[in-house]
Amino acid sequence: MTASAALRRTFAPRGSLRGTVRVPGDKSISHRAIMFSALAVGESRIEGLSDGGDVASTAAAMRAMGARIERGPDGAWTVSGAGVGSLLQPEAALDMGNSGTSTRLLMGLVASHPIRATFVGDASLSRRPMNRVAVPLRRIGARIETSEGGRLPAIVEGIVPALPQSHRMEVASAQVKSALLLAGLNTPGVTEVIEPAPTRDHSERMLSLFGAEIERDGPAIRIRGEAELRPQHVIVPGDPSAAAFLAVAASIVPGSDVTIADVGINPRRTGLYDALKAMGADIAFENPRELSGEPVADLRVRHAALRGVDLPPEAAADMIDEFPILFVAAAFAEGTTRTTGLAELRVKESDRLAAMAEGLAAIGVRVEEGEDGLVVHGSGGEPLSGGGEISARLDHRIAMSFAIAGLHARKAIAIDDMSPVETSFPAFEATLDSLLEKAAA
Ligand SMILES: O=C(O)C1=C[C@@H](OP(=O)(O)O)[C@@H](O)[C@H](O)C1
Ligand SMILES: C=C(OP(=O)(O)O)C(=O)O
Repeated sequence: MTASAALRRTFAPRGSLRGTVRVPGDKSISHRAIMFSALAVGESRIEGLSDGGDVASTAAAMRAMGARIERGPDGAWTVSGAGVGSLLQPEAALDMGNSGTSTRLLMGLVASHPIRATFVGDASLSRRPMNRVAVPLRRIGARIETSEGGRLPAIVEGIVPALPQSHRMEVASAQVKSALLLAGLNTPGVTEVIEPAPTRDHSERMLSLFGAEIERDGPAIRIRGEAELRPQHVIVPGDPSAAAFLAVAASIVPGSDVTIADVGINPRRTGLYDALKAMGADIAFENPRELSGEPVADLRVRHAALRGVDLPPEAAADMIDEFPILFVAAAFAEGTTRTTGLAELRVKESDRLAAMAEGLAAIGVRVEEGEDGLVVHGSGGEPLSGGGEISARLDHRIAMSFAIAGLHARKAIAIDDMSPVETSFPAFEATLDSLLEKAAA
């Protein structure tokens, strides 16, 4: 993938945030909507698909393996597939860009089809561990060659497995779980995956919507293979991981009152909101309802005084992508926030513990970096001293987190490169602008 030019930006206070906005469609659900539609026989319609680069990587890969995927004039997508087992061998390497979810889920899918695919990614993705999927997928009979240390580029040569497996996962990871369930889709018999701790269940919910036989039994999930998926009309809820940045912005900037409409509130995704509420945030889930098998609500967030909390390691899975912005909220709280059990944050788009510790220190926050967590001492609601230059490290969530910190700082915060934000929330700055302009009007 060709790296886009760095986009240096500065963020400074512009008053309070007010009004109602929407965020992009949930990224996790969007990946799955494209994949499962492409594996159903016939035409599915997807509304509210994420417009970020990560989901575009999934769509490009599924097209390269035979699916027809088109965006209509109304913004909805139509996806036509030829069924589980029908994937074609891609002619060129599959470029996964910056997206771990695309890579790991598609490695699982290719592993149980008689095709060969090469997976490549950008500099960030090429540093991330792939053995967590390569090792169990070799057990089903796939040949997988990774680069040194279990990294990309990787070649997956799949087969239709003869027998189903029971997989006991070593890391609590929805990507690993989903990769193994996807491999199970084209395996005769019942594949079982046992989770060490519950992780986001979007694959299970959506596979069931598409007509697969899938059930949960305690920590085990079982899927019957040789599944026939039926095309669906999927409505993707707004992404709670994108809404998180706006929710924290509204919580820390005095005078703010923001509503984020149509946000997914799957309990495996709302850990940040629970943590913020425990810190004293004013957050209401209004008008709760269900869309395509996923719970949704409008989130109303008003400024409130925050206090530090101790977050137990069990809290991690339900807010795994939200720690960068949680640390920003902690920087404005009264008192200290302590976190542990976050070793997984070191293998995301960047080492998020190191990136946040370094960046927070550069803008005047007292922070201690431990092996698997941070301790953040808050300002008690006072603006941060700010200044400094933040390195986004090719990580959208680091870039957006420090942009929000800049909205309540004495000196503007500079971020060396906002371009990674395109992967998940292309309209991030425009959305912030609209909330700040409404407040100024
Ligand atoms: O399954 C998914 O869609 C995701 C799972 C999580 O990764 P892990 O499975 O590595 O925890 C999360 O960090 C990622 O953004 C999306
Ligand atoms: C970790 C993330 O995504 P992925 O693993 O798909 O790159 C993220 O979006 O924060």
